[in-house]
Amino acid sequence: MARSPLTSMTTKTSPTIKNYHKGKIIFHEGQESNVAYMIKSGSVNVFKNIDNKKTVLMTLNRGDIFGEMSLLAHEKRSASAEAASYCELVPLTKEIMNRLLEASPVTVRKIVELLAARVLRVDTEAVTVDEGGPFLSLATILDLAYKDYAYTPRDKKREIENYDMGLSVKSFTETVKSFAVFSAIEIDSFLQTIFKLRLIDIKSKSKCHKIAFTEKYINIPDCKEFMPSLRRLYSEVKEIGAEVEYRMNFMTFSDLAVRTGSRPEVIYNKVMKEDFPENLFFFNRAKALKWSQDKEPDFFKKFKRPKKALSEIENVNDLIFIDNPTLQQALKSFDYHRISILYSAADEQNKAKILYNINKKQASVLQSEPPPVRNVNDLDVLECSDEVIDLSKKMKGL
Ligand SMILES: Nc1ncnc2c1ncn2[C@@H]1O[C@@H]2COP(=O)(O)O[C@H]2[C@H]1O
Repeated sequence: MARSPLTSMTTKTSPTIKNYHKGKIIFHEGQESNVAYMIKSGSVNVFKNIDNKKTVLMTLNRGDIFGEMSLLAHEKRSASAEAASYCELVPLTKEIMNRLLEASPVTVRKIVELLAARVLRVDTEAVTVDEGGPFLSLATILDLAYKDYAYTPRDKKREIENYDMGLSVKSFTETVKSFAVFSAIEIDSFLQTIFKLRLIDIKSKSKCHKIAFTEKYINIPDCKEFMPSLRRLYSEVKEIGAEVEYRMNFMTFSDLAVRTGSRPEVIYNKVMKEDFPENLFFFNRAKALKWSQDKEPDFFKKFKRPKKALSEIENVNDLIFIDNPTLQQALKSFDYHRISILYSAADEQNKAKILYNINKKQASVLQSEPPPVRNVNDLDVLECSDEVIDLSKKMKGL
């Protein structure tokens, strides 16, 4: 979702801010449009009436933009919007949008990402209906990512490492992970399959001679025909689909947690502690479920952490091993924003530990307005946890 880099520019140049009370309609699907909006405060539901039932497509919050699709595509409103709570909206006229797009490559990128994500959602939903499943979802993402790569402006190409080699598999994998819940092995399996079908080329480049580490790059020889060919192949040669779906039958941590009545962090910890057999590492769906059925119900409810020494701790869920006075001292230099980053990535035990070691006011805000859950690999989380761990170690003379 496009976020606040626009804030300063729009508040300077936009017409008056519009207010809507909860439940008020902002616009209806099918209406003509001449304005998009950025949410200054509150939240907005984008919805469609499907079979006479209101279906909310997405709830948008402060900093999000909506109503841009019809404006950019010169179409009618693709969905309706209503205030999900009292909200203040900054109208973005066509003129402002154009000025923003010209002035800020970052904004252009954000809006393209936002459009891609929305188109993708719609496409994925359509795909689910005709049973394309994960295979066609991944193909759609690759199609979008490759077009984004292929249409990179000339001056930007120079900034992309090895641009001429093709779309980096690493960057594609990161894009997919940010959109959807596919694991690296599923993505790899998908790429191998379409490579064998000669729908893509994969080039390799050794990054470092000493370490056998190879960067791979995707090239789609016929970009226009890529999706139509895939769809044709998928429906005509059912065996290919069947094989792909079979190979993609993996579960994520969250999936397995739901199926076993556990929590993702417990599953994660069990894997790390090697409570899981290695051959289930990527959770082949059938095998993992069969294996989990033999376990005592309690097995998935708790995880006993082996105690770690201060010198061994390494991530946000190791904060539990730092003694309270040290952690309290270390967190004193953290502002609320960084504490909330740590808190959002911590598991329950570590959340309690953080709350105990920050001031009461911060703790009560964190509890009453919990920040959105973050991925433990999130760079911000890594940065913050590294800092608090380093500070704690320094205080202990390590
Ligand atoms: N699937 C979707 N997910 C999230 N937002 C959407 C989706 N479809 C449409 N929108 C937003 O809802 C708006 C409806 O009006 P527009 O078509 O102008 O622009 C649209 C987008 O901003």
